[in-house]
Amino acid sequence: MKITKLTLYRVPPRWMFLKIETDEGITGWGEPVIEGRARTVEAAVNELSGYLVGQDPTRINDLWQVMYRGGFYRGGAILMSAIAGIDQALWDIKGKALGVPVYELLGGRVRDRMKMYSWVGGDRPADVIEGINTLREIGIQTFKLNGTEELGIIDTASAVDAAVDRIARIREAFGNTIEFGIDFHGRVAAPMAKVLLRELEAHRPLFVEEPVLAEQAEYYPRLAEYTSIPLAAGERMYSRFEFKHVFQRGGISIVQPDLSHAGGITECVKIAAMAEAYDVAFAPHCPLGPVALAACLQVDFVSHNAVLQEQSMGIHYNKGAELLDYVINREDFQITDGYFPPLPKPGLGVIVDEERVIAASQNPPDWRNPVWRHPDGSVAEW
Ligand SMILES: O=C(O)C(=O)C[C@@H](O)[C@H](O)CO
Ligand SMILES: [Mg+2]
Repeated sequence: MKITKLTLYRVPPRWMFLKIETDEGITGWGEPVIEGRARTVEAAVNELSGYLVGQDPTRINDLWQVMYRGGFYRGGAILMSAIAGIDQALWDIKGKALGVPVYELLGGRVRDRMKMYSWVGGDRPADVIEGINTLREIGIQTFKLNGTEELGIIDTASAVDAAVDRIARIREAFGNTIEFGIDFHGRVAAPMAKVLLRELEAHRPLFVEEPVLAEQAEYYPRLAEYTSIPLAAGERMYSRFEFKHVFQRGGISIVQPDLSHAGGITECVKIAAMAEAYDVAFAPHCPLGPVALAACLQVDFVSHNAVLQEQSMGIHYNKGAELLDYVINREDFQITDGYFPPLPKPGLGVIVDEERVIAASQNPPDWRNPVWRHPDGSVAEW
């Protein structure tokens, strides 16, 4: 079999789908994208296609090494997201060619269902109680919300109280009948992370995500010494070679690589295995589309330490399209009591509605996150 063509589709809300065609009529789909830099990843995929057209798509490991090592410069959000989406599509092709889901190619399932969680609140977390009540009605029991709005390197007691009171209200309203992670979203600098973690301890969040920015990873072990709250990170780390420093230094209890940013299935299976060796849980980041989610689930079902799967249904970013709008086999993504079933179809397990993708790609938005500013006018972490 030979790769014949790569086609990219940027679509609402902020996703990009890649279709890889072969000379045997089997096509694979991937989701190479960095939110807010879709056109840059599009260019990277087009540059990498030179290594791929004419090659055997089933030699996934070799093609991955060529894409990663062949260009001398390597790593980073853009290149690793381009490789990720291509890698997803190659696994989709291989599974379809052999008539099995990708998890069968990876040794078969270690679980019967995969626990998921939903976002509540938005960029400025409000109405979280109402959001939780609505989602509980469809059996979802685990949630995530942003911990704060903009926060200064040193900020006020009232800013801390606003963040902590929001969490206190959740526990008051629901007791221990639900669980929730708090995403600091990189908005919190190390000095304030200590303050917030100490104040939040009493409300027992399931985890605190990105307690500081990934470029401040040396703080993870120090913060972990300071709190019993499990710390999570990973959406802004892009390969084993970044995660290894986190495993060696310690401090992170849950790693959250993104299957569309960290080199795809081939790389994230390895990251999950490294994490298991350090007794670290695996919870893939996935605020994106259905192909990214399907890739996550394929890795979740073969990873002993997979604990939670993010998905974007109802997420505050999904304006203009919802998670399953471009999917034909929506019934396979049915959530029951807060769990996903294993995807039964060959390959990634998602049947893309190509007509709808092509139509939506005619006039795609150029989604970018807002640039926030502090009261003094300086740039704030979004
Ligand atoms: O889902 C998460 O955990 C996030 O932090 C959302 C963020 O990753 C946005 O997708 C960036 O555009
Ligand atoms: Mg996050």
